[in-house]
Amino acid sequence: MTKTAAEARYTGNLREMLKVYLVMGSPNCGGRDPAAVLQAAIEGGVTLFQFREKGPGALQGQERTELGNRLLGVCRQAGIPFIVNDDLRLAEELEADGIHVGQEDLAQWDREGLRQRFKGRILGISAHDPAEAREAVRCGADYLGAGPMYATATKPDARAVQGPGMIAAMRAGGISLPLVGIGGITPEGAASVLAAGADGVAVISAISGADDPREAARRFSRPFRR
Ligand SMILES: Cc1ncc(COP(=O)(O)OP(=O)(O)O)c(N)n1
Ligand SMILES: Cc1ncsc1CCOP(=O)(O)O
Ligand SMILES: [Mg+2]
Repeated sequence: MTKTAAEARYTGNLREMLKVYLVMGSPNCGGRDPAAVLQAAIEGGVTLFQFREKGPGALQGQERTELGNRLLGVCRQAGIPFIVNDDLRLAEELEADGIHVGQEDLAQWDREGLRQRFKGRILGISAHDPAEAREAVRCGADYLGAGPMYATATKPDARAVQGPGMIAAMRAGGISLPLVGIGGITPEGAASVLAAGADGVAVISAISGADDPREAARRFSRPFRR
């Protein structure tokens, strides 16, 4: 069967792609060029990228689209998938490889329609407990973002800390979908998240806010190189 352009780009194994998942936008890069931060992080071992242009000072309109386009170019050059957070229209405009939406975002859309709209692209959905994870599976999610694993200063409206035990509870409850932990994850904290059953870790500040994003990403990718 002939694949669409998006499907052809993603014949790779999603569990492999989720290992070191960098999530960020310009507000997370400490005034540095996000493209340079992303490039360094990819060199360190980042396997998937989500453009999340959110928080104080986030770019809007054309500037936001232009930055997304530049970061998409970095990902294409490196051969890693590019996901857009929240903004369905931007994801379509940039021909992104996928979209990540949260529970609050999901409430705004017809779920069936959302899966159809991103047919052939990666659909990630956030889940905070096994019931939300089951609902995300029903919505046709390709992967889950489970969190917050630990305390985070990056997302002021994050739900209460769930801890790696939540991932173990999801796995024990029969959730076998590819899954990453997110929220306050450091290289030290990543081990418990992976041991609980995650395929990878999604990280904002510990990579994009690091003095050396390449070295930070390298530390996250170490458990996968053994
Ligand atoms: C991989 C991943 N997991 C969870 C989230 C959080 O999504 P959401 O709950 O919609 O919160 P915002 O990121 O939109 O503030 C994520 N972005 N990525
Ligand atoms: C987007 C998101 N969703 C749950 S916690 C969080 C923030 C993660 O950022 P950090 O890795 O800096 O704690
Ligand atoms: Mg969201």
